[in-house]
Amino acid sequence: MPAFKTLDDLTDIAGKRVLVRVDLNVPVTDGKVSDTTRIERVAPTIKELSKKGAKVILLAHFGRPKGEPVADQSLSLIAPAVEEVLDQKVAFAADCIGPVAADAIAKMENGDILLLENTRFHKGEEKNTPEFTAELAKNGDIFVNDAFSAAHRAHASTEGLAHHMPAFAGRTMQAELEALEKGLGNPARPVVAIVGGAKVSTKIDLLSNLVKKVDALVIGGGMANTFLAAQGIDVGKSLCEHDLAETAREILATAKEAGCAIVLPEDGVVAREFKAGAANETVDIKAIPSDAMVLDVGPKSVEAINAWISKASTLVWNGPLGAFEISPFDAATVSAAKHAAEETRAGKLVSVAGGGDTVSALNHAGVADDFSYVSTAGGAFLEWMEGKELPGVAVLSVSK
Ligand SMILES: Nc1ncnc2c1ncn2[C@@H]1O[C@H](COP(=O)(O)OP(=O)(O)O)[C@@H](O)[C@H]1O
Ligand SMILES: O=C(OP(=O)(O)O)[C@H](O)COP(=O)(O)O
Repeated sequence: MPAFKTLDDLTDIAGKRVLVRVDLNVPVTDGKVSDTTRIERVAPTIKELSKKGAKVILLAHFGRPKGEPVADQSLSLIAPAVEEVLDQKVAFAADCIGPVAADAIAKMENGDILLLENTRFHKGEEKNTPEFTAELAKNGDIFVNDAFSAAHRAHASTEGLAHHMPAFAGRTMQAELEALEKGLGNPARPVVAIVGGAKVSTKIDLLSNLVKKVDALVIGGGMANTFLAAQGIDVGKSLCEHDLAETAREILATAKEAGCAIVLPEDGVVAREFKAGAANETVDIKAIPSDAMVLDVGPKSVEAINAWISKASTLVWNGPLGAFEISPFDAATVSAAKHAAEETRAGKLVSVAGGGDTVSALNHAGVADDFSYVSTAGGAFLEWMEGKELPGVAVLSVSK
């Protein structure tokens, strides 16, 4: 594990402005936070700093607003949930830089907590520009990164800031790295990975390394459609990134060379509307109607996936198998989650799952506590699993 300073090294911080990068990219349904796990995980760091008398200034992103303000991606929507979890007042500033942020910070007393608006409302965040990073840096004396789940991004608030001021790992950052090393540092074989979800373009590339590390890769959710289409299957109106077909074919070839089994859905549950209770039918994966979309993998596929879970000694899982937020398209995810939990309880499996929506799906299935470890991270956890250096972690060990 890289050597970095932690909160244990932070003494005499009363009155200091501490910029704390947290991950508040939480699932929201009908305008309300539907899973508070990520907030709960960063609460200890925030509370510890506040108790020590620091002025705690929270930096976070929410969604992917592409460098422009977007009303439904404002962190003001998440602030009440943060306040509720912390059971402490959390002020909000409608910008993360400039006079709005500076004025709110000037009003802070020691121990106060302030949440700044979505860092991704500025183009400089994802580009990690020196100008934007310098603007953020004006607001703090010390940087604490507690967003392990965003540590695979080399953004201004996850990486750039650590070059400007003394930087420290928060309690969750530290705990995640320790837990992953303990659970997956030397995994018992066979290792089976399940990758699903909707973030196809940002996760597909890492699969080419992952297939060299695991014995089987189960592909579900929106990710599966891209692989099916790459093999010439008509996926109708399903979530699919057709321009990634060549990448998908290369991954399949790499997996074959590495001896990694690829498990794709044999059947799917299709609907014509993305809503709870939508009329649906189960079809063979080669017979998806052209006006329908696959919203879950079908029962035959679930049987095959559960058989792989039974064979596995170690399971790593990111991304739900279907649109689990809307019933009945949660069936495959719930079934596989319950099966993995049973195998774990029986002492036959080490199960590690992660990702904002994956954690929410495990909570929905009622089995999050039965998994060996549940990470807040999805993409970051998979990149860690690939053996990649995460920029948000690496920079902590070189910080002054
Ligand atoms: N077949 C599908 N079609 C559309 N969306 C899907 C499908 N399968 C899964 N999803 C969606 O994927 C989202 C989660 O994906 P992702 O963000 O990659 O996971 P995580 O946050 O756990 O890393 C969920 O909102 C779920 O509805
Ligand atoms: O939700 C996140 O990642 P995840 O979906 O892989 O768990 C993180 O907040 C990173 O978000 P991003 O993938 O938009 O950079």
